[in-house]
Amino acid sequence: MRISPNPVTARRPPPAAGSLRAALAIGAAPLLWIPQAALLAWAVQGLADGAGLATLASAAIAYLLLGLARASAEAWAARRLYTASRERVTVLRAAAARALAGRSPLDRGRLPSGAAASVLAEQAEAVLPWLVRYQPARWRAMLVLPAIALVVATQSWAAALILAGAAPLIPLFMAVIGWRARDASAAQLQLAGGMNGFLLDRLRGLSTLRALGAVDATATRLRATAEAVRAGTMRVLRIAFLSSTALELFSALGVALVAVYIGFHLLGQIDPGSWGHRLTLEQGLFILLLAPAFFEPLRELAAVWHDKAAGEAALAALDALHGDSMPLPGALAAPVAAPAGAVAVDVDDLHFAHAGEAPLFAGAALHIGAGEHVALVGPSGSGKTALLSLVAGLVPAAAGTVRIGGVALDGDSAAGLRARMAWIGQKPHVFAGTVRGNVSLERPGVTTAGVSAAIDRAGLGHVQHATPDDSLGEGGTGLSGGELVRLALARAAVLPQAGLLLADEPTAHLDRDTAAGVVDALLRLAEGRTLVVATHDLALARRIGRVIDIGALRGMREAA
Ligand SMILES: Nc1ncnc2c1ncn2[C@@H]1O[C@H](COP(=O)(O)OP(=O)(O)OP(=O)(O)O)[C@@H](O)[C@H]1O
Repeated sequence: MRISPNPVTARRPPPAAGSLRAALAIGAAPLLWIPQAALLAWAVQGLADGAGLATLASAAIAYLLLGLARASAEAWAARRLYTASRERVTVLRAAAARALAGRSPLDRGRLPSGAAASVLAEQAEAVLPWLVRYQPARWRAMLVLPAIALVVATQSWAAALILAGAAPLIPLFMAVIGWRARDASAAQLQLAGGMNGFLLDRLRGLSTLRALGAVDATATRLRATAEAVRAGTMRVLRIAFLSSTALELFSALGVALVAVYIGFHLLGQIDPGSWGHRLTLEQGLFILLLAPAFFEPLRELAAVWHDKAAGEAALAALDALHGDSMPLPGALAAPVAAPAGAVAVDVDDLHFAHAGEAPLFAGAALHIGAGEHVALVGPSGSGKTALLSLVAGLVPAAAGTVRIGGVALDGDSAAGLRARMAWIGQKPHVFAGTVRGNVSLERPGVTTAGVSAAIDRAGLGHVQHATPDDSLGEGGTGLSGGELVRLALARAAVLPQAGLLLADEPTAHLDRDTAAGVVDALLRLAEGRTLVVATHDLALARRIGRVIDIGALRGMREAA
């Protein structure tokens, strides 16, 4: 039976309605400038007509109140939008992190961890200015532009025509620049992510690079990558500056043309354009005050244009973390309390192939009784790790059934069944931190006493510098190969409910004595549990008891 993929690829969650309202409010607030401009023009006309101070004072109070209303609306909406946008970035990050965690560890298509970390931690931040600055600026352009054009048109169709003539040039130019900005931003983010991935990878392998005299070559390549990132950043900035300059030019021209028209019209040099009557000083001033406000939203839009490009590129990078090429079955299921006790393993008519490769299993069948100890042997590349991974539900099978303790492994049951297993890999990842932290991995239900007992049981307690509170370097610096495997054993030993132990070449690369010690610890740990060990170590296989040649499993496929 095919294990159904998890819904880990649930893409971008929709934005909260609150953030849309807040962006709209910020976008609409400048509309209050229309009555403010009308008041100013009216007051100036009043001054020219010799109106009293009381009239001017009432206009000033109304002007101030409107200004206050606009400032408060903008401040309230900006705070709401920021909070909502922060939450949205967190939600996007969490969704991408979940998607990343939902991919099988055997998925070769996964982004390198450095690049993924860069997308999640650094690049995702670029979504914030896109939401907080670009979205309101877009609404502002959409609401304020037509409103001002309409109000100006009621006074003078000629002035409105000048504004309407100048305005389309701006979006047109911006669109052309925008395409380039988006490409440049995407390329820049990719370069930055690549550099982070490269750096993390090389830092991890620094001792190998040093041992093989490749540090200088790596440093040269890192310098070249950093230079490419610098050039990419400059390209994005150049485009951002170019877009602002273009916009300033067009808006200054638009305002100047309106001013020239109004000036000559008031002087009586130009007649048409005002619906058959001459504009008054108040009307002319009103139009003049509105003209810069007409271009203001476009200038703002230009200023945040690169936020749009960077935000969209960041969203695309976050989307790229979602991928369903090889999902981890049950990745999203909540942790469950698993019953203790050895479990049986039944594999029936199992079909599996890595993407784009020849089938490894085509009809494999296997029964391992509860509490039985089994060694899987076979040449390198014959699929031992793949079989262990299929039994652990780390990779979905193309067809067939895997039953753990009589329960079929599928997307719904995988997480619960995995809670009854422990995986002992040949290269356990060691996090920088204490031995205790590395054993407990902060798993629920793991107690301090349990960790100490597990360390003793795995024989790690006898190792100097490996007592619970000793610190380990990242990647296991400070531990020998045998001690690393013992750490993996301790991680398994701390789980009393793990009734099935899956060990992948636990004695690989160990000398005979160390290997014998590790096998002793493994068999001690496996008492009362089911044990499946993939190994090339014949001494280990002999001590296990039942030996299964993986070729025989694959042979079934050939017979089928
Ligand atoms: N993540 C992966 N994506 C694609 N192919 C893979 C992946 N992991 C392993 N393979 C391929 O699948 C085949 C089986 O690999 P597997 O690691 O299961 O063999 P193995 O018997 O455990 O080998 P070894 O004894 O050397 O550990 C190999 O040809 C290998 O190249």
